[in-house]
Amino acid sequence: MVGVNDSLRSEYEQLADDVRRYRFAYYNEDAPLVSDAEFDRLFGRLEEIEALHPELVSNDSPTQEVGGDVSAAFSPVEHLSRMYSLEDVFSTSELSVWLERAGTNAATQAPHERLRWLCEVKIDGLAVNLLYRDGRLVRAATRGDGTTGEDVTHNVLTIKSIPTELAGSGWPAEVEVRGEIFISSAEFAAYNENLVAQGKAPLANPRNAAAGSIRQKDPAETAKRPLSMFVHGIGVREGLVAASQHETYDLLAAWGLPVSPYSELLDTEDEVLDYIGRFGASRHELIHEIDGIVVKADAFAIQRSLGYTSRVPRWAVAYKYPPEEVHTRLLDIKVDVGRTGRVTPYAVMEPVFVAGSTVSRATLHNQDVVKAKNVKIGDTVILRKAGDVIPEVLGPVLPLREGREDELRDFVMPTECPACGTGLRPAKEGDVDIRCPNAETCPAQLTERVAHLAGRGAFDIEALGDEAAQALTAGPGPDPAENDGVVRPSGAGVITNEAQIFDLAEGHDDDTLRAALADVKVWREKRSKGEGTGVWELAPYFYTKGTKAKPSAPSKNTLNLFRELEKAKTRPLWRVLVGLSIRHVGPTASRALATRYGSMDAIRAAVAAETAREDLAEVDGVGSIIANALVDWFNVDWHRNVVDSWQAAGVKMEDEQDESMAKTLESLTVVVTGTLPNFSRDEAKEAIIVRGGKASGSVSKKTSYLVAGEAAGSKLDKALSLGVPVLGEEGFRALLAGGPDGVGDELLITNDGSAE
Ligand SMILES: NC(=O)c1ccc[n+]([C@@H]2O[C@H](COP(=O)([O-])OP(=O)(O)OC[C@H]3O[C@@H](n4cnc5c(N)ncnc54)[C@H](O)[C@@H]3O)[C@@H](O)[C@H]2O)c1
Repeated sequence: MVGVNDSLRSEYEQLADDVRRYRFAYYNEDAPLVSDAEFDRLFGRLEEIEALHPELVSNDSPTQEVGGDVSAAFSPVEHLSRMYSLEDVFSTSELSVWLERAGTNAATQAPHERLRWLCEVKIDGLAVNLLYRDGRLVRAATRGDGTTGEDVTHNVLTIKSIPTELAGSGWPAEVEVRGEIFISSAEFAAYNENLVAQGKAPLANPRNAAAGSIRQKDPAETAKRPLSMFVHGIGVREGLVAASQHETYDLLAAWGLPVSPYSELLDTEDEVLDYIGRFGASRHELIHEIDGIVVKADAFAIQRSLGYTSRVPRWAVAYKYPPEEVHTRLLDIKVDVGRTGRVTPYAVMEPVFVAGSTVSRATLHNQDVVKAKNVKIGDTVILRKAGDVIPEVLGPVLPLREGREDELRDFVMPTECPACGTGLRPAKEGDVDIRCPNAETCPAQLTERVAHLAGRGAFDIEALGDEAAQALTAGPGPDPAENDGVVRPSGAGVITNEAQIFDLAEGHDDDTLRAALADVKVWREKRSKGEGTGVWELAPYFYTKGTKAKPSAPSKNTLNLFRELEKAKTRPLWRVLVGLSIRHVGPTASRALATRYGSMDAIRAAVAAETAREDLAEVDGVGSIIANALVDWFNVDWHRNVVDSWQAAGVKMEDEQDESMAKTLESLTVVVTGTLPNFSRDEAKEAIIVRGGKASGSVSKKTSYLVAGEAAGSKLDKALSLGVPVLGEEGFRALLAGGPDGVGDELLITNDGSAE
């Protein structure tokens, strides 16, 4: 064997020290210094070195111990039987190797037993051991080092879901039950919301919150925390009328103990992999957070024959999902100016990979949230991507501030707009949000409004995306932090107000504005030869580069833009209204206004009337907030000028009354989900509304039909379980044309996903 050289030995010793230190912070202080993923990486490296050099392994190596000590704050308690950790695997291929090895060993050591896998979710909580004597809960202890734990009986007694007396009969005179204490996702969200409302920093994650709650010195404190428990094991098995793990769970449930609803008994590796896939996809819909799944050989006979190492059972394994919570450095806090002038602080972070993508920025909402989260520029922060795809900074890793205080800076909200220099202020006294009041000429707001009017919910101009909007206006370029440090200059300012936007359209007589684009050169993301070399090429967005420095002809993008602007002039009235960026006036209110008034002239007349605020508030789907917003908006000169200019440029501002459109969907509520081949989501909604139906976003018993396209998810499951009729595109067309009578049974989609 190759001997251990000095540098490997010192790497090994350093690693072992780090792992011990991180374990102490995690188990004893409930305040991790590194993310779980980083911890797992270090631990993996330690195991790797030990596998190559077994002579390094000593009894006090972290790989030989169940992590965790006993804090002096609690009395030590000897467990009657040892509590173990679990061996981890981090990929399905590693898992396959593990299953195969365990399967082969089981076949040789317990040849007459049937090998079945009990799959469970791995609850991200705190392991606790409950001791029942004569059916009474007499002691509760943390796992500690596996042999000795901390006595937390008084705290555990405050948890309602843990029975103080066992129900039924047949329990041994003395029995240890193991499980996980956790805070459910719903309770955690509510608890944090409450903390934020009180101006306190929210708790970082449910696992540490649960662990911290159980390790409180005062049980009255623990009682305030919404703790729950699921049990997943039993200490001594003698005298039990169960021969397997799953039978044990039935027994535990019969004794009144809370057992996880997610366990499944499976036979093949494929079924196990399918379980991992299913629970990976729905992990945020479960009662609690999970960090993986646990696969256990079900039969006790097999468990006995496979045995234990000093740290883990050889009959179970934990598959860990990729991390969704990581640590990174907060490099800066900057502010963004939005469409309505709202100034929002956001975190600029060292790019880090989390839950499937690299993240370098996250919104911090407003200055109060920055304060409540207690983050300072320069901090190491915990970043998470939960439930949805939006990254969120949870808070700083406080212990890592020690000795670095001088390098940290508090965030100071600017008093002037970073885009136009206007003094910032709240829209009204007492508002947390502050705004740039210079709506008319602030370039940042103009850029956002142009991008918005071109958006799918408004004029739907595909060629006018964020980048083109920024190029046309003089808005600031995208943040360098997002683009490998490539700094882009701000846009050219060809248009200074959205009133001019349709003067760019193909059919517009005067082409001064179109010609002005010839001078626009914008940095455009385009890698030159050699992908990944980090070389970015300067290319004009609007004009193709000629052989010389002079641009030759409009680029394809530009011609597309002119053409699409021309087409956009004929959109229905509600889209024009959305495009005006009137506060609170989104697609729903716009549709209501268009249906009630039919033309922009009629809306302007209504807004100008003396009783406008009351009249408009009466319109179905409008209400007083929107009525006031409309009247206020039309009172501003430059706003009216936008409408006049669009009208002069040929934007159609009235809807034809199509009397021939039969109201086939009167009194029906239809939900559309997934992707349909020939309808965008908006087109489908519009088709429903113009036929007198209601387009809703969520499925309930009252839903008349669900229209399900490709990749329809939970709404489809819900509709099928509620017995709501489900249609594909063909069925939807039939429904639009002839109402419910037009939908034959053959068009209904059934449980197996096919039309009958
Ligand atoms: N961030 C840090 O600094 C740090 C430090 C130490 C440990 N950790 C984290 O903790 C892990 C190691 O901790 P560990 O030794 O407790 O191992 P573990 O958390 O990977 O697995 C063992 C534990 O899983 C629990 N568990 C949850 N659901 C279970 C189920 N259905 N069946 C059986 N057991 C279940 C049990 O309590 C068991 O003790 C690391 O992988 C890391 O993610 C993090």
